[in-house]
Amino acid sequence: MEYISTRGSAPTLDFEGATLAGLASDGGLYLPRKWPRFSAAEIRDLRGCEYWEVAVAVMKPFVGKSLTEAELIEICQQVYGKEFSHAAVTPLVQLDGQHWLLELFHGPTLAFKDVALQMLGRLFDTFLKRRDERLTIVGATSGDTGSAAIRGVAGSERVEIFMLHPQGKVSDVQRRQMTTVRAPNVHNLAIDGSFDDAQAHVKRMFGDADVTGTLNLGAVNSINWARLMAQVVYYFYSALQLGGPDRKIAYSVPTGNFGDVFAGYVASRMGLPIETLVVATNINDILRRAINEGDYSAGGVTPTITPSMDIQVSSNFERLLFDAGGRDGAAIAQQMHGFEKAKTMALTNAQRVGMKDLFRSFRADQDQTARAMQWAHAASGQIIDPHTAVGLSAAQDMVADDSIDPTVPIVTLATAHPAKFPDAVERAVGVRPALPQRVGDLFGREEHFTELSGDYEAARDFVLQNASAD
Ligand SMILES: Cc1ncc(COP(=O)(O)O)c(C=O)c1O
Ligand SMILES: N[C@@H](CCOP(=O)(O)O)C(=O)O
Repeated sequence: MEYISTRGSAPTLDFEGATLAGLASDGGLYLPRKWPRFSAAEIRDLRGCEYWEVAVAVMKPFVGKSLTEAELIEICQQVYGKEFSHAAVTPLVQLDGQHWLLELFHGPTLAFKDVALQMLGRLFDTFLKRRDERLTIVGATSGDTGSAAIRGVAGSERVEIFMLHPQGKVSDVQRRQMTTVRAPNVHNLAIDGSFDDAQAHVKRMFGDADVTGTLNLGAVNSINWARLMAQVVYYFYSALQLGGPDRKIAYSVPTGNFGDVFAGYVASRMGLPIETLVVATNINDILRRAINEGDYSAGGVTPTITPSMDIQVSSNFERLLFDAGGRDGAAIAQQMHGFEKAKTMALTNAQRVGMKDLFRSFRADQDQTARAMQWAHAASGQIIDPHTAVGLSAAQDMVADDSIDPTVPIVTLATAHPAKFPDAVERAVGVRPALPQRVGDLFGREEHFTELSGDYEAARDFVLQNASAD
């Protein structure tokens, strides 16, 4: 399997190369040259398989020759057999006749990020050992990627991680899940800025010769293709349980950096019958405007009760623009450079046409988010986190809009455990969710992090001064 950049001028890499590179050298994002296709019969053959078996089948064509089948099986068995507290790994829960939740938070750090990041840590170790190399990871988090990535690489002898989070803009549980990890290869940086600032710093480091000249940089954000590959699996696994591929399923996906919903798009390109992908946003709704009106213009970020989705510049949207718009790398490079300068861009007609049939988008403000939490609690006793509630609210909007056949199941991705956001949940439903025991004594442990200004140079210099040389 070959990987190409959305901006057309970076070297073509294999899976191992793309996983270690993170961001492409032309500033673009790697994705497969061609989507692997599964026939309905091949998908049907996965019925009754365990999660790790579906993972092996779905990932195999993407991994190509970078791992032997035995290596891939071993990694999938270790991750999906041992790291998740639920036997089904990502269980489905029914809310009513049409609505379902896909619980993605049974991993060690209680959010959907674990599904891919516990695997990514093992991929890094396998590839780095083979090459006898080390990797310095720089990452940005609005709360969940950080802890999952740190958990995935803490203690690794070949990986060092610098994780930037926006100071004061993640929940206490999210922050503590990162800052209470004591490991010599883990550095937490709280920057005075937004997640978008942190993500921009990270991308800039990949193009900064002072950094790349000394360090072998790697990425754990969903700019890294391997992240998305692992997330494609749960679309297949859940669809199989609901009658797929002989029945179409709709998914509502709480969206920030567009990684999770792009994984659904990939599943559809691979042959999984998906009726609709609902891009559910909070009031920071650049993606809703882009999908519904063709207007991708970033404004300031307004803090919400869904902090992990307080994002205005969504990395993976570039992958969709590239693929849905006809895969013209030079044109994407020009379009994205224009956006980087002006913070606004119009989608081309081809891009809009390419995404029109599969995508719908709705947004939820704080009241709608709270109402969705209340509805889930009243309808089926489920306590859901606010991000999941944004997805559920959007799913309900689609039903109210009469734009979905009532026999099509709508699966809302439950992206985080409610205990990560206890204040918002308690305000909405009057119940304070308890942290699962597997998280341990989070509030009894000492925190360690470094506060930095919002300037790029402050983050870059910290990384350069504190990284053990590769
Ligand atoms: C809990 C939660 N829900 C939803 C999202 C949005 O996912 P994505 O960035 O893949 O769109 C995130 C973070 O990005 C998150 O942490
Ligand atoms: N919500 C995310 C933001 C980063 O997204 P990623 O999927 O690109 O890593 C977070 O929790 O950090």
